[in-house]
Amino acid sequence: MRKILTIAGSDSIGGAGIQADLKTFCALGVYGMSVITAVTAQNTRGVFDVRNMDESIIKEQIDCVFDDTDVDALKIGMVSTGSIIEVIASSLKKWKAQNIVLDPVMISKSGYYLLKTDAINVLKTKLMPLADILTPNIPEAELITGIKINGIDEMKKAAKMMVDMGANTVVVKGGHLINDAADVFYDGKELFIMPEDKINTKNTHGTGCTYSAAIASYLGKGFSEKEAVLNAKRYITTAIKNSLSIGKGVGPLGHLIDLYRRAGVDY
Ligand SMILES: Nc1ncnc2c1ncn2[C@@H]1O[C@H](COP(=O)(O)OP(=O)(O)O)[C@@H](O)[C@H]1O
Ligand SMILES: Cc1ncc(COP(=O)(O)OP(=O)(O)O)c(N)n1
Repeated sequence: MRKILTIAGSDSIGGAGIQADLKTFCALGVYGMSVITAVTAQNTRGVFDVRNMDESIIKEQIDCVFDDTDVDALKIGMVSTGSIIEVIASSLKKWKAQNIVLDPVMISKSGYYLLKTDAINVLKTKLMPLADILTPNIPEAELITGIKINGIDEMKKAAKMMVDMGANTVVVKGGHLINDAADVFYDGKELFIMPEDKINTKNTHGTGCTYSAAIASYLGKGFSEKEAVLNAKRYITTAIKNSLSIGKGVGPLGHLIDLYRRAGVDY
């Protein structure tokens, strides 16, 4: 069985962060492992408080996982501060980690800053070059590149700018577009759009986390970057179509193993 690691924050309501990642790993038939960077007090209505983990326990968690087993792929989500980013980057270099997906989590849907603004530069210089695939949403791509993104043309431009800045492959996610949910893939050579209609639901808590966890799962199974992203796009679309009206706000996605089997998602 392929082993996939998530390095991310905990979401108490279970829709985003570590919990979304482990549910995705389970649905896609891989073995999930976790390094917790922060604990959030969060529900479908918002993020109410955050406690970051000490850098030392983050380092120890990473060391424990890599010292004990192979990691076929990993994803990085909420990393909170520059010093946490530094410790993750040096640990991943030490263990020669491969198949790294970086979801540059910055602001939750509810507007809470999950990454300190002064850490954006550290993320760009220390983590972006280590990642095989970077998956910013539109606001994150704007903060990384400094350009305003209103549609597909600017998503393409931002993807190219991020590769010029040192990223390897970039997927700019279009979940924040008004009437569209297309994403842009660029690996420095091939650029293509993954078209998708916007699903009419309010329950989209954890879409970015789930997508990056699915990409990491497929990379770990040995798919090429392009195939991993295309398969993960099918997974996220199915999960949003089957999202759940749990809670009083933005509900979580549906991670149902049988459902993915029926939908023909490739294991
Ligand atoms: N309402 C929706 N309908 C269809 N796809 C969506 C919808 N919302 C988000 N997505 C897709 O979910 C994935 C995550 O994107 P996004 O929501 O932009 O990420 P984030 O959670 O980081 O803001 C992308 O593939 C995006 O196109
Ligand atoms: C602990 C934690 N990590 C990441 C996020 C952001 O997740 P995302 O998938 O972007 O989902 P929304 O916040 O947009 O619902 C989070 N909320 N919590």
